[in-house]
Amino acid sequence: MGKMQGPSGGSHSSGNGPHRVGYWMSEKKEKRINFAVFGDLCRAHGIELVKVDLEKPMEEQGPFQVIVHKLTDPLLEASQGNQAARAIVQRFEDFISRHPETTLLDPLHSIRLLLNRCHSYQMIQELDLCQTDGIINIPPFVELRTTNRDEIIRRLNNNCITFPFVCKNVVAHGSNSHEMAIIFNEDGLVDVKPPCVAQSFINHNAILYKVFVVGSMFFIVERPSLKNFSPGKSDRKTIFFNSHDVSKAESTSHLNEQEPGRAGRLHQPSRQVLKNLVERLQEKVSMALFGFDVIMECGTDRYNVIDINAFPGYDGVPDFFPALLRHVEELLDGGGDATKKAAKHPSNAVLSSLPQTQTLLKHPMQSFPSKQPWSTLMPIS
Ligand SMILES: Nc1ncnc2c1ncn2[C@@H]1O[C@H](COP(=O)(O)OP(=O)(O)OP(=O)(O)O)[C@@H](O)[C@H]1O
Ligand SMILES: O=P(O)(O)O[C@H]1[C@H](OP(=O)(O)O)[C@@H](OP(=O)(O)O)[C@@H](O)[C@@H](O)[C@@H]1OP(=O)(O)O
Ligand SMILES: [Mg+2]
Ligand SMILES: [Mg+2]
Repeated sequence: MGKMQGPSGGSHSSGNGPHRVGYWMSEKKEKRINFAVFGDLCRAHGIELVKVDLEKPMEEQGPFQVIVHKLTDPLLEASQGNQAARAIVQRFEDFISRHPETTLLDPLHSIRLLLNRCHSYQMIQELDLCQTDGIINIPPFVELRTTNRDEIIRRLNNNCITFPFVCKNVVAHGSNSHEMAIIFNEDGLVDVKPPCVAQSFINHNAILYKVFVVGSMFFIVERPSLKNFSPGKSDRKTIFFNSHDVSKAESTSHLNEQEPGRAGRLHQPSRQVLKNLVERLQEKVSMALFGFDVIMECGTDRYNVIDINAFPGYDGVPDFFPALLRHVEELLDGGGDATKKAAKHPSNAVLSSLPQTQTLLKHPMQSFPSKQPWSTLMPIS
């Protein structure tokens, strides 16, 4: 594995010049996670980080040993028939097939597995985690492709979906995918906007655990979440919400406020159980950069997985960039096999062993954990 060195050391310079790592993500994301800091860190380690221009031939821009990307939007648009997006995706695919020495973080076929919420839930269900871990669960869900009330009721009943349920766009990524509704009774079925997924609402005392994976490392970050609702049908009106208003670190929506006497932590998730889940998921999706959301169900010992995201925000992970660099260096040193290795042997790497450089301490993410009482960072050890 490549040795981690301080900002002045470059462990990856070679006779042929520095290693080149390409990247692409939207400008919005690039700014939000302050990716320029990662560029500085790479440079300090003898790695040149270059933004890929999606409009230009890839050959002109290479060579790349690794490409880090979030191409969820072009992949989605391409799947919906957008010709420009198709051309972009095709360019990437052609480049990778002509350059098998380039590792794509992550492979496009893996990302495609996570674009549709139903497919993601099915995939996790197929891991048959119930047998191995007993307590990992996907709340009952069903895809709805109709506005016909009788047909909706039939599908809900056949799939054991109970009121209240959350209605989510079937598309899992992109700005339109985060608008949701909580439906409490049959009258609320007019608010079903197909194609969507209906998923039984699970009471969890308004606490969500985000598990963020970076190669062979993972982190658990506590976040606010939706408050409890009385189980079963009620005469409440449908509640519409945007997921980014309720489960970001800084969320303070009225939907996060538990009734007095009901607030408080349930049993905390076990690191070992989540580690097993990370291993199983990584084996299945062959990805290095992904995250998933877990809620602990009131009154049971069940862990409910409600969401899985490609290249999430990693907000609350103070050492994300050193961890990403470490993974990239493993790929550079291991001939592109490190993601597979990570999938087989997720280590219990403790991030505090990574160097804390001056540059990293300036990263805005560093200030996050101290701002919010619930954002305890729990590196798995
Ligand atoms: N089945 C459920 N039971 C209870 N609460 C839920 C359920 N599903 C989702 N939620 C709540 O709704 C929020 C948004 O759901 P979800 O994570 O599926 O959306 P998302 O838009 O994909 O989120 P992200 O921003 O993490 O990608 C969750 O953070 C949680 O608070
Ligand atoms: O920044 P991006 O555009 O990638 O937004 C992602 C967002 O990160 P943010 O923290 O930057 O908002 C993620 O939040 P966390 O799970 O990490 O909380 C999650 O919502 C992804 O589903 C989003 O990806 P999208 O669905 O939009 O593709
Ligand atoms: Mg989520
Ligand atoms: Mg999501």
